[in-house]
Amino acid sequence: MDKVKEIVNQVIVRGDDALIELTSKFDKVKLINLNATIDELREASDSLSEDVKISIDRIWDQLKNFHDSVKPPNIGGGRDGIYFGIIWRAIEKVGIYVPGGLKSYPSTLMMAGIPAKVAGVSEIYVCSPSRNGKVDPALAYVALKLGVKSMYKVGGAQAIAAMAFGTKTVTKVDKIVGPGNLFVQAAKFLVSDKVGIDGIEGPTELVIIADDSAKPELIVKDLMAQGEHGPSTFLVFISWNDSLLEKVNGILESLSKGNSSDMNFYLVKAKDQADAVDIANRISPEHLSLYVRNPRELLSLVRNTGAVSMGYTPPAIIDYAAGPNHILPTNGWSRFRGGITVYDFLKPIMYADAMSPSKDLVRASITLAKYEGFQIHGESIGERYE
Ligand SMILES: NC(=O)c1ccc[n+]([C@@H]2O[C@H](COP(=O)([O-])OP(=O)(O)OC[C@H]3O[C@@H](n4cnc5c(N)ncnc54)[C@H](O)[C@@H]3O)[C@@H](O)[C@H]2O)c1
Ligand SMILES: N[C@H](CO)Cc1c[nH]c[nH+]1
Ligand SMILES: [Zn+2]
Repeated sequence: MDKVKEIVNQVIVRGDDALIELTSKFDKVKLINLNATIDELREASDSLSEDVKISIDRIWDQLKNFHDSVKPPNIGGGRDGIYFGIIWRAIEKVGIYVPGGLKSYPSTLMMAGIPAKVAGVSEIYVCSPSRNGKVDPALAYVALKLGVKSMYKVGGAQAIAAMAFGTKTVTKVDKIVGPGNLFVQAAKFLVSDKVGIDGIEGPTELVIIADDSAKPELIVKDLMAQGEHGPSTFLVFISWNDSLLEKVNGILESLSKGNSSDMNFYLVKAKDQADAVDIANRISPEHLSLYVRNPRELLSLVRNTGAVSMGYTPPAIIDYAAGPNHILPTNGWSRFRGGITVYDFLKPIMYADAMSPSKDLVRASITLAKYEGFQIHGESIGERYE
């Protein structure tokens, strides 16, 4: 936090100069321009292979369909002489952080950008660390498809500070969303008194619960798949079946021989299915896989997680194409929030039109206003309706 505070302060005080310096220090990139020009985006996007473009288009369609189905309608109704309702208004300016330290994440730009578009956000800005000052071709392709206002080649805590406070080049936004490493998430938390944030979406977490219907090789594959995100990934396998735990342990041990992998795995022995879900609920992981015969039954016991892969479903298909989001809460935040949906980009504006409120409702308001010591509140109601 102290380190990140220092980075954030540098951006507040020295703006673009700090962004250039910090990018050189942490990313070893000498930026000539912070903002990718439209020509730069087009050139990068044009260099993308046709099969990746087609894959992005196909996944886009699936994600858009999912988020369209989630978007709430405006509500209007009434009771006791009062007309009331909700108008959902999109947030105006949204900044999306797309991680890019160890890997490239065009899928993440879709996961945040598509629900933002569906919600009706008018200005989308993107920050992502570049490779040698160049924008990732797939990221450029998705950014153009989204019609982003600007894409900045800046990553880390400095990118979050720039979008929260604004600099000469970077536009100050109303809300910042998106995953990233510890520095990025700590920065989001620090600036959250000045700008909206979507929560904490840090290093990936996966808990797998499996029974004897599961293939041990696939359990290991799913754990290692999420382990690809980097050394901070949190990987847990829970079962009550000794033989399955031993098989998974055996495969992991044989794979680790002579291999300097930095992945860590936790194997947990539960008493039974219900105990396994209870342990998972207490962990509150980002991803939960119910690799069991009866995933729907177990789902009814799940309290805390970002997304559930049911039965044979690999968690990685949620990362790309299933429809639900892969931007999910970590660090126990799934106890009180879920993954990104259109609701992260919408505000409910509530209204009431009290043309002829019922007498008892008017009386009740005046009585309670008096009780609270708000005499004039009561009078402003009484003078109209009594
Ligand atoms: N929870 C989710 O929804 C979700 C989704 C996708 C990815 N992720 C996670 O996002 C993370 C991506 O991390 P990443 O590192 O690859 O990319 P990143 O873009 O989050 O971080 C890279 C940036 O970190 C900064 N940085 C690196 N070392 C630093 C240091 N010592 N001091 C200050 N700043 C420093 C650099 O400026 C760099 O640009 C992974 O942990 C992955 O698991 C989570
Ligand atoms: N598993 C990550 C967090 O849900 C998302 C991701 C992006 N690309 C691959 N995986
Ligand atoms: Zn993943």
